[in-house]
Amino acid sequence: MEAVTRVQNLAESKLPHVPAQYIQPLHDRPTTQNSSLNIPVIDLSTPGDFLRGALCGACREWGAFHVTNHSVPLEVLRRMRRHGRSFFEETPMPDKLKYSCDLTSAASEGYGSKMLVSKNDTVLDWRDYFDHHTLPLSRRNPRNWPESPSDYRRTVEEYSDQMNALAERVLGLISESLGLKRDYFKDLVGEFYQNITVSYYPACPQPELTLGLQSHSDFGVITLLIQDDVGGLQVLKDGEWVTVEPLDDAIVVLLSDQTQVITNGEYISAIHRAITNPNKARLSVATFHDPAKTVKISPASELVSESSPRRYRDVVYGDYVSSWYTKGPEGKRNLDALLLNS
Ligand SMILES: O=C(O)CCC(=O)C(=O)O
Ligand SMILES: [Fe+2]
Repeated sequence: MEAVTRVQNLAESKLPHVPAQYIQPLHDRPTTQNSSLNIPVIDLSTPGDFLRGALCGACREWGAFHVTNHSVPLEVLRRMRRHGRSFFEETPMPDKLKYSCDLTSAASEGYGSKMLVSKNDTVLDWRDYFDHHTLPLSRRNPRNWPESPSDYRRTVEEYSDQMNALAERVLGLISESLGLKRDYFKDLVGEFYQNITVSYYPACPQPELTLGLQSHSDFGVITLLIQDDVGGLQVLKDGEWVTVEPLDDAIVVLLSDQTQVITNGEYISAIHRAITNPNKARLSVATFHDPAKTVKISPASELVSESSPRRYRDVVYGDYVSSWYTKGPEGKRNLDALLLNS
């Protein structure tokens, strides 16, 4: 089997320079943010019409926003972050390697370091991760997850259920903000396929040359993300990379590509990436909510009219994912391939 280099091992070996495979081409390297822009903060306890109005603006302009007063117990968020960090920082490497993911299959569960993109010339991300398959319950096998600390597995299960409920709630509000019935997404997408990825970005000796995670938009419906106080997530807004400041106890919502298709482009998926930090390791936990591979995704007919013609053709979700893995995630190339009249 091909040996995988763990970024954490590289970082711990205290190299003064990052290996060549991690050096981004000039145009992808991080730059300093020029403006004081921030993604919107949406208080979910805001009364109905105001809340839907705020969501509408955030989803049209950004595809990314924080939610506060989200009803997820803060203790669960903190425990998930703490246990995620403990896998990377407190588990001896030989034990971590027992959970290595299968390099030959896309998005396999477990401990990984390289997102599976078939192009061999891809620059590597300065990141290790642990991917958990959590929903539907038929995919959930806690024995594939770390066994320590003793409540690690229970925490992931609890976190999974909380995120699933929040994803459904936010999508219900998003539907209503477009004048669609509350269950529009639920009826179209059905039961979510949910994955939880804990990303660990070790401190990097050359943050100006590297990325923790290359630019992409997520391919599913909606991603919910929490991070620690280091910061490093950036969202692309009108050509500028905007850093998502860590906001205590808030949850970041990132709209994903299928939501852009379903809303006929009224709402956008967020192009995002992660930068690295010279002094500190950073942790994030991203929870992806996707359709089953067989589900056909199409723009809501309620949002198509003479003045707002249909923009995207139908796509079977599994075909979309295959194209993402073959062509690579960069920019909106996979969504653009679905555009009608292009
Ligand atoms: O670490 C982050 O903030 C971003 C993670 C992410 O975008 C992903 O896993 O898809
Ligand atoms: Fe992402």
